[in-house]
Amino acid sequence: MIADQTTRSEVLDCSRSFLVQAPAGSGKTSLLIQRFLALLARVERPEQVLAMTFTRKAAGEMRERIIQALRSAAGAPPAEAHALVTHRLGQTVLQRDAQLGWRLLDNPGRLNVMTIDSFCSTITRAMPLLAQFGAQPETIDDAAPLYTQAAQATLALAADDPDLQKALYVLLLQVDGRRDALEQVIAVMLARREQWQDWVVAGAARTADLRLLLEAGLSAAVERALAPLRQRLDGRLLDTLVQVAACSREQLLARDKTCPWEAVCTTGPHALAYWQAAAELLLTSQGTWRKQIGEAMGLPAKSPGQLALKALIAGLADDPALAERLHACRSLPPPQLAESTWEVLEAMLQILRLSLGQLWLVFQQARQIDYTGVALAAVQALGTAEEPSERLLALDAQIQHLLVDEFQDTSILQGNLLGLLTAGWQPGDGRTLFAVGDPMQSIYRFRKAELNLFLQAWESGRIKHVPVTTLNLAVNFRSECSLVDWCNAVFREAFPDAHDLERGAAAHFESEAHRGDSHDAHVTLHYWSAPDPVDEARVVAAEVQTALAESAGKVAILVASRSHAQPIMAALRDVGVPYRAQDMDPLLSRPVVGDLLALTRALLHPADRLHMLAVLRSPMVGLSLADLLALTEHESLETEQGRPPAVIERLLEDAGPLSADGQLCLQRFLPVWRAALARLGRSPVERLVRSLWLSLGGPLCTDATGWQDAERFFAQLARLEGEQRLTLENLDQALERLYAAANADPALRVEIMTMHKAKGLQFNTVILPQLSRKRGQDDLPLLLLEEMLDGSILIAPRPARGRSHEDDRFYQWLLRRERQRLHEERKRLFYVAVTRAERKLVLCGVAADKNGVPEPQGELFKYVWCDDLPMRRIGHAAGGGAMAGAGQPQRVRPDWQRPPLPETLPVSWKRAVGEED
Ligand SMILES: Nc1ncnc2c1ncn2[C@@H]1O[C@H](COP(=O)(O)OP(=O)(O)OP(=O)(O)O)[C@@H](O)[C@H]1O
Repeated sequence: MIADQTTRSEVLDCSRSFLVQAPAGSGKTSLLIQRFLALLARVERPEQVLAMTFTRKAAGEMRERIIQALRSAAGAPPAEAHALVTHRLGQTVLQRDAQLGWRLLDNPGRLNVMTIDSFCSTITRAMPLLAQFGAQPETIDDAAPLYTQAAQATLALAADDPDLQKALYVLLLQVDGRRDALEQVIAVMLARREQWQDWVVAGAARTADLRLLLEAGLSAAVERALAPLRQRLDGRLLDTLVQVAACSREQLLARDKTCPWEAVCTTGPHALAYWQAAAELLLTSQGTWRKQIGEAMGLPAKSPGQLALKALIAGLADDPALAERLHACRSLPPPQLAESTWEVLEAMLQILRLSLGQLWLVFQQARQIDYTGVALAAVQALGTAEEPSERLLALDAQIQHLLVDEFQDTSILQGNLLGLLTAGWQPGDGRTLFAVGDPMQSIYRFRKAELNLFLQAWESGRIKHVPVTTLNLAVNFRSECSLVDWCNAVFREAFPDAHDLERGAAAHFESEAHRGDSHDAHVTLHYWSAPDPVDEARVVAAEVQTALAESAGKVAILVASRSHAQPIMAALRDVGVPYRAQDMDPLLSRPVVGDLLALTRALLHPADRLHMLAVLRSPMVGLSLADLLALTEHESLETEQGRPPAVIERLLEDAGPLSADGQLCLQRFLPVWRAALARLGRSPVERLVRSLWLSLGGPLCTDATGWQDAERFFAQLARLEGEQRLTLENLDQALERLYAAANADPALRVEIMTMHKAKGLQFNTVILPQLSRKRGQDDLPLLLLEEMLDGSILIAPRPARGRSHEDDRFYQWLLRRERQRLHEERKRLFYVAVTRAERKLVLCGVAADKNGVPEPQGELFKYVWCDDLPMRRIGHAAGGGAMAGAGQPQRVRPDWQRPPLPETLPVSWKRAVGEED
């Protein structure tokens, strides 16, 4: 029997609500499916069970697996115990289905499995708020250009508004007068508006109220930071502390010296000053427990005060965590905002409030909206727990059981949505909530995932107001035994023993292996004495070849940042190993997109000499460099005679100085080009460029992946044209954020992706390069914002240069908190990456030579450094391997004539040429 089988069976109790913490590889999806089936077998209508996931892929997979379970339930029972449970649950559902006439297999749409985003869309459909758009707006993943537009529009409003100009003046002082920097801050804040919108709008009537609200939030946060100190230092110890401080104070005052820990004697333990003074008394400036207690502290040798303080510290010395907390309280900010801080905040809030309206106008104009907009509208449409809307009442009547996958990635807004959906639930009414997730895999802070929602629910045994039984799974079905043991050892060190909400840190939970070992070397370390990405890529390519030869499984190379993948892709091409790299190559780096961009630029601006030359040189026209040179020399002569410097003019008139091949090229090119120019302004640009590219033989110069890249390019052209925003600048901006299509061959066994993309996947071998690489230090953001679980927010502007340290405290404190959270998340991302491996893990990093002993560099590499592992020290390679380039593009022959288009080309492409020619 599986070690945690009792827990897995308990989860199928449909009368209770659960929060399940399930580490990597513990089979969360199977568990969720079993619970879904168990619930289906009890309800009157299948729609009464609602399962929410975060990604479309997860929702699709879950729905597919439920349908599969129902289909298999009609067949013979499987032998494996776990599959047998699913089989039996499926059979019970089929009986219910027959009894109540659901016909689920014919109507799988009745299975209520969806992403939280699509659930919000179903709520907002046809609601009056979004009805202002006319038709339902398109929900888009990347609304960054719209945020920028709204930010620009907001700042433009200041031209006619003296009040706004004042606010703008205050803010521009903060950013050294850089308007673009201010625009960027507003755009970033619009992307996160769910965190501040309600708060700013609610306080709109009286801005002074906002200050009070902010200070109340800050006080509460300071209180929360002090609470563990009060808990750990009980009343008896506090009394000793006060006595010691009083003793010392007397001595110091007698010697006409001020007492730095005066506050311990004069304020109560509820004041921040008390704890900051206590820290001075008990700790060194580095934050360790004091060892030397001398006269300078006002406590002579062997005096009762010194003896009492020594005894007090001796009693605490085995608690480094307490010292850490006490040390941290030294930098807590006072709970009142400095005037200079408030002046900037007030101006910022005024601008942000206006930017909300501008964003709405931009959305309406584009007929597009972001997911945040949909979620905010959905929450608004539901009303409140006290005053529920019709829609919420209808949902309340419908939903009997809620299941939430990946609960650790829920945002506060999504948490509020859950709160509303369960607001009407009463104890004993038979409704249940089931949430499953893994706090050690919470990696989406940049998408506003709030790990503390999970941690708080875990500690309080409640999700919003629904009481839940907390359970944790331990068995890992994915990885072989030695790998699981290794992970336990590494992450026992890296993660704390208990959840820590203040630091946003998830505790370590041990896993238990279900699989045995099939070989010896599960984890291999490669290290270099200094960073050498090119040589490392060569070693990674060799490891990939070994892994492919050793087993039939898949290999994944997981990188922390896209730039780390470039040398590895080159090394794999060098050794001829095909791979799939998802979202790695920027679309603009693809030759086919470069050619299409040149075509578009030259077409839209016939005087754009540079891009016209790029088109002529591109493989679809194929002019040689010598011809190109002859042409430009000839052209400059003409230019001197006062003719317009448009290359196209020159080509039309005289191709004399060109070679015979060059002339053939131009004879083929010119009629097509002239025809396109003639239609400029009458046909859509997208159609003109597509037709030009096809007629010049563009598809012959690339492969099927290149065709997909071209299609992405055309889609952007068409979109911008449809929105009437087609400018070269907007086109560049749109393309900058896109990635080239990945090789779609399902037989490929090597994948390169970011660690984030690997979440939820598993591979036979996992290779992690550049583990010692430090993250670049981020710029200091102009505005720091932290959303709290109690509904308050903390928001601090970056102090302008030359401001006092006191004004700075609030900002510096928030910055430290943010960095601490990101630091914790980076460790969790590493946990996600290593736990993708089923059988083998290869880790690469730097271990600098310190007196002949290798010393691992970078925090992650230090965690994994272990003398017991097989290690290969790779010398610093002389010169390193050459970076391989992409193969030369195929050129179109000079005398080429367009043949019938290949059958496999998309129909729209054939139509483009057929219609136009
Ligand atoms: N009860 C079970 N018995 C045996 N194998 C199982 C069981 N449940 C799941 N598995 C297998 O274990 C592996 C991991 O399962 P799954 O991917 O669902 O885990 P997970 O908890 O979602 O992992 P992660 O959070 O790391 O993505 C899969 O190969 C799955 O088929």
